[in-house]
Amino acid sequence: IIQLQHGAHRLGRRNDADMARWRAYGLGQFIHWGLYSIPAGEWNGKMYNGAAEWIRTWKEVSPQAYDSLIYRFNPTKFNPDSWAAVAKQMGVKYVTITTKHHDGFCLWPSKFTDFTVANSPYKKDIIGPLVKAYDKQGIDVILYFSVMDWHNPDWRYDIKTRDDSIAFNRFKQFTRNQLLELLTQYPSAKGLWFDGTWDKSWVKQAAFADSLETEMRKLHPGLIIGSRFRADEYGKRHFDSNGNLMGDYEQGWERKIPEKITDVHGNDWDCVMTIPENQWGYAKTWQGHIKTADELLEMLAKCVSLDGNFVLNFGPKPDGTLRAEELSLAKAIGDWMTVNKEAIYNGEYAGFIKQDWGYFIKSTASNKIYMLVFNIPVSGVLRVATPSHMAIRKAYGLDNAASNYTSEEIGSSTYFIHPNQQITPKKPFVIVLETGEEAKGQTGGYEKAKT
Ligand SMILES: C[C@@H]1N[C@@H](c2nc3ccccc3[nH]2)[C@H](O)[C@@H]1O
Repeated sequence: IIQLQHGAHRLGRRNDADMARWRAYGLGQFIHWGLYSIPAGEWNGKMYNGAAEWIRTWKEVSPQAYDSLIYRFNPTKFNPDSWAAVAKQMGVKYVTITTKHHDGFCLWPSKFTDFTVANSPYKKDIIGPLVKAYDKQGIDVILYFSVMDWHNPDWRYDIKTRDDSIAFNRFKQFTRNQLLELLTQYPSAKGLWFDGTWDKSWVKQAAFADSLETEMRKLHPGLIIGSRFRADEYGKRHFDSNGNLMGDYEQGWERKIPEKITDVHGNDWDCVMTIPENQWGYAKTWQGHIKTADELLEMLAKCVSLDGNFVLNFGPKPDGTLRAEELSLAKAIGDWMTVNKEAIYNGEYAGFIKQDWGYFIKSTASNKIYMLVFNIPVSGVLRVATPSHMAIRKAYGLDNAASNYTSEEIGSSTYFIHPNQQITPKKPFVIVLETGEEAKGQTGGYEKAKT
């Protein structure tokens, strides 16, 4: 064990009501919106082949020309209630919204910089109306904040000279001022989603970041902060030098999903996912594979089955409208969630052996076990191995209780689930298992071989 001043301050999961609410979300929406949405991956008629929100770093783009985009930010069709309505229909329980991305442009009228919406043709605060609109729909809000700020002259990638240190100390105060400002202006926000914290300059600020995290938690009791915010005094990030998670949940699953339960080490976590391979801000043309609703539903099921939340990204257009592909995916996901949401909300790892046909999710609300089926075996029967001494009492379809199933015990704690009707689904579907204690002595007489 290494003595740490600035490592994890809590071992294991948070067990308070605020975190239990976050743990129960299941499905979230990410929103990346800002100046980068205007070029949308194109500059002087050439397509940037990186992520659109990174275009300022492209050698073809002068930073000053990029920063002048502030004079073109005027989303005349922005209607936060319409975004929140799309999210509601989709079935998301929370939204993570960019307040300031790496480019430093603030979607709220911050007092600590001129590089904000207040000095754009739009003039008005974006974050306030968004928070209000989502709150009205009963969707919780998490504020995304990038520590790295390419616009601020005091930003440094590393601290090499005394001048760097003087400048970066100004930058640290600026960062603290903006974070306290966000928590004060938008007190209904449930948490902060930090990004842009990997450079040496910030990694060297273990003590400052630790005390700032403590200050924010004091200002906003229950605030939820992930593992990406700060490093420990040895520069370890996400997991401290003793391997303990820093922050309240693991934030390492960006555009990737854990494979098995041992990959998540008993921690809470979220997976943030793009619809194309790697575009967060609006990009005019999406290159490569665009994920289908069925793919996204399977990612959602997999995340919840492994104790995580699945957060799908939307990149609104510069005029404030959502692109057609995102609207249609939101609708398809929402239609599925309308029928199957009880298998996703309050979902947790069921402790059953993973089967090829799909995912098990246990509900903390109903104690029911849900089978989320994505692949029908050729045999047409679905194998279930329960934790020992757990018997299956009943199995029925969530889409309609009329669709029922017969469970056949085929071995100790092993069953075949037989559909009593022809199943030729066009969409992933859910079977509910009602389980109970195996009757005492009912071992089914399954004798282990002697080998
Ligand atoms: C949630 C995502 N995190 C940002 C990001 N910055 C990166 C720098 C290097 C490698 C991956 C990155 N993802 C992306 O721009 C998006 O905001």
